[in-house]
This record gives sequence, structure tokens and C-alpha cells, in this order.
Amino acid sequence: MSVLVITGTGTEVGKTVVTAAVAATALAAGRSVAVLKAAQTGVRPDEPGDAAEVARLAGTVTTAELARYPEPLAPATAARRAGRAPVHPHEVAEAAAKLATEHDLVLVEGAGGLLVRFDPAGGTLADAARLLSAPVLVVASAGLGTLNTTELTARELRSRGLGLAGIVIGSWPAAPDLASRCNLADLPDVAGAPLLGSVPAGSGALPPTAFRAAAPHWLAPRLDGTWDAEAFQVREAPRAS
Ligand SMILES: Nc1ncnc2c1ncn2[C@@H]1O[C@H](COP(=O)(O)OP(=O)(O)OP(=O)(O)O)[C@@H](O)[C@H]1O
Ligand SMILES: C[C@H](N)[C@H](N)CCCCCC(=O)O
Ligand SMILES: [Mg+2]
Repeated sequence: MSVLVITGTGTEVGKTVVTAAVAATALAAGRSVAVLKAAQTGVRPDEPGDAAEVARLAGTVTTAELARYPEPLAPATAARRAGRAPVHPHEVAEAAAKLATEHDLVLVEGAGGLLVRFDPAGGTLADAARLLSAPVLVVASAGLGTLNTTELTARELRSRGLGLAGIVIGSWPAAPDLASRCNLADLPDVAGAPLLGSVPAGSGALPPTAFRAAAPHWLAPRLDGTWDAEAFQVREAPRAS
């Protein structure tokens, strides 16, 4: 099975748009894809959630969402305030593993950053990734402030023995400022992992056909051959299977 866990350096960094770009790239390569939103907060029952947004942009993917809480909060907090059961990391792992028996690639999107709590015991997406032995892709913002949060996330992944597949910039500005331009060199350095691509700002508003045509180019294979965008695989690292 192949499961890729997609986290970010925080909320609103473009995890959903990057998840859609990964899904579109894998679909274009002929792979079947499932997208699991571990817990969706801040969205009403009648509104499309992140998984539905991925399907809208990327195309035919299986979507799953384990729980939805209306308040825009961390899942553990939102569940507590709603008086509802939380989502535990083992449930995320079990759902992803089941989807992986039926799909070539399963993308698991968290909520906010890596250590956002899902349950009162402090369970996080990192715990689910550990249970799955799945690599983690980190979505980062482009500009000033991203070096610190990216390095913190990378260090936490490493301290837990988790594989860091690489970094993707969630929203690359049309006119990048000095910090953004410098970050192209500094992000892989501080993360100790490759920068695998960047999604141009505004891409989420593209017509889906244009999004699907462009996505593989945003996550283009590295010239040194170490990154296979279609397989979502860093060649030096073993693929989760
Ligand atoms: N490349 C992009 N093109 C267009 N819009 C973007 C892009 N990246 C981010 N956005 C916008 O920024 C906002 C946050 O992006 P997104 O929903 O992907 O964040 P997220 O990291 O998935 O947040 P969450 O923690 O809520 O899941 C959204 O309104 C989205 O439309
Ligand atoms: C509502 C938001 N868009 C996300 N779904 C949840 C983000 C939780 C972030 C918690 C935090 O790090 O302070
Ligand atoms: Mg999202």
C-alpha cells in the first residue's frame, strides 16, 4: 500500500490545494487515489469539506472524512465543545489502511499543523503516520516566518522516527519577495529534506481542467532524478508499502 500523510507548518498554508495537486498528478499517471480528511473543522454539514475540494480540483478520487465539527478549532477542542466523540489516531490509521487496499495512493490530510490535537489524550496526525509507517509531506508557506515553522516540523518528525518526504510550498506568489526567493535555498537546508515543488498562488481558483493540466508541472520531477512526482516517491527513501 502507499499512504502519504500531508501536514503543514500550520493552518491555511495550502494543504488542501497541495493535496489536490498531488492527487491530480497521480491520477494523470494512471493511479487510483483516495483522499482521507482525518477530521474536518470549521465547515457546516451542508458545505463541501477539504476532501470534496480535492475531488473538485483533481478529478475522480475516493473521498472520506472521519468526523466533522462546525467550529473552526483544533479537532479535539471542536469535538469537546460539540459534545461529540473525537477522532483517535488509530481510527485515522485504520481508515487509511483500508483505503490503501483498494487504491494505489491514499492521501491523508490533517487539520492545521502536525501537533494539532485530535483527541483528549493528545493524539495527533503524527501518531497516525507512525501507526501507518507512512512518509509525511510538509506544506509550507513561501515567505518570512516559514523557516522556523518548517524546521520545527521537520525536527518533530525526525524525533518521532517519521519519514519526511519533502516540502511543498502551498502558495507561491506571482511576485515573490526577497524572503520567498531566499527560502527556495533555505527551506531544504533547514528541513533536511528536498523542496519538491510549489503551487502558484491562486491555483485553487483555476478551472479544474486547467488545475489538472498544470499540477504535474508544479511537482515536477527533480533534475537529479531523486524525486519521482508521479509515484510520489523520493527515490533514496523506501516507499511505504
Ligand atoms: N495555491 C493556492 N491557490 C489558491 N488558493 C490557495 C492556494 N493556497 C492556499 N489557498 C487558499 O488559502 C486558503 C487556505 O488554503 P487551504 O485550505 O489549502 O489550507 P489548509 O492548509 O488546507 O488549511 P486547513 O488547516 O484548514 O486544512 C484557502 O482559502 C485556499 O483557497
Ligand atoms: C479551522 C481550521 N481551518 C483548521 N481546520 C483547524 C486548524 C486548527 C489549528 C489549531 C492551532 O494550531 O492552533
Ligand atoms: Mg485543508
